[in-house]
Amino acid sequence: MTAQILDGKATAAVIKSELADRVTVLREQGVTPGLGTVLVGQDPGSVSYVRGKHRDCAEVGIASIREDLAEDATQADVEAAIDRLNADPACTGYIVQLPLPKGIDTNAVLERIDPDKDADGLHPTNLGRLVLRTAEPITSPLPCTPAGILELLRRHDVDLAGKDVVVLGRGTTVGRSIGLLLTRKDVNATVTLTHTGTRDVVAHLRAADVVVAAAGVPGFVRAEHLKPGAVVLDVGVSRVVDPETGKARLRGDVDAGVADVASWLSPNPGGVGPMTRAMLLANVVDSAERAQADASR
Ligand SMILES: Nc1nc2c(c(=O)[nH]1)N[C@@H](CN(C=O)c1ccc(C(=O)N[C@@H](CCC(=O)O)C(=O)O)cc1)CN2
Repeated sequence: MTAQILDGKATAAVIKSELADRVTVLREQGVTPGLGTVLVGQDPGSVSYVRGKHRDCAEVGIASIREDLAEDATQADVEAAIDRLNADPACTGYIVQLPLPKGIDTNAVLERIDPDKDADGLHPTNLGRLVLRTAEPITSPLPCTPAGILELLRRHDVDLAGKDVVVLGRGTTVGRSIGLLLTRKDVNATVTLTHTGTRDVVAHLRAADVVVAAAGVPGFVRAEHLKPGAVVLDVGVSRVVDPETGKARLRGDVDAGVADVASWLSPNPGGVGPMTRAMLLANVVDSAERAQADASR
């Protein structure tokens, strides 16, 4: 078996073009959505992700606002940047790039974001809405990577109803929230969240219909761990040094051999990453449309 590709790059391009049309309508109504970013320090990965977010904004007509802070920024500096974005009418939604440097209290920062401007869907109010609404439509922002995974599967007609999904990793941006989305009544998957304290991860993998690999361990998921025909989403990203060239390169959680046993596989790069970016834009456009609808009531 050779897995079919869950093409995040192509799917994100389609979504971006749909969003560009919606932004045109908003602009005709006098509303320009604006994405703000808070970047603390110069971690090369974070710098590049934030740059990508602003490039995406330009592509679809969303305005950009940047708060770039030094590596030695204090908690008060970060919170002041948040307060500026909360108060700025040009900023309709914003994100704080994670991870934050050591010494910054991430939860306190996330909780200070105005929930109506939370473009990452990581404010406790928005995560709480996801907890409470099992069947009702969700009109608040969803965490971008979980929403991107769901959208990627939907747009490739991969049905999750009744499927056993195993998630590797309990991080803030993926593992802790994806189960809330996949167990909603309109998806109806069964989700097991595994982590570094799980006794036998491989036993869980062997039973899974769908694997969401977000552990950040390069090549962790191998063909022999999987049920033939499993659907595999490679989310984890690690920087590894290539012993031949001595150069650092990005590597996902999924070994290349998995393509021989999986029915569907998201490549990394080119799978979930571009969908994460597209869902961020979707959150910004959704919230600008909601604000516009409220204003014209
Ligand atoms: N505030 C947030 N911080 C972080 C998030 C997040 O959703 N919100 N997720 C990740 C980083 N991230 C976005 O911020 C992100 C990671 C990867 C990609 C992506 O498109 N990757 C490409 C490959 C990139 C490359 O080659 O350098 C791909 O997968 O094709 C986009 C966004 C942690 N922090």
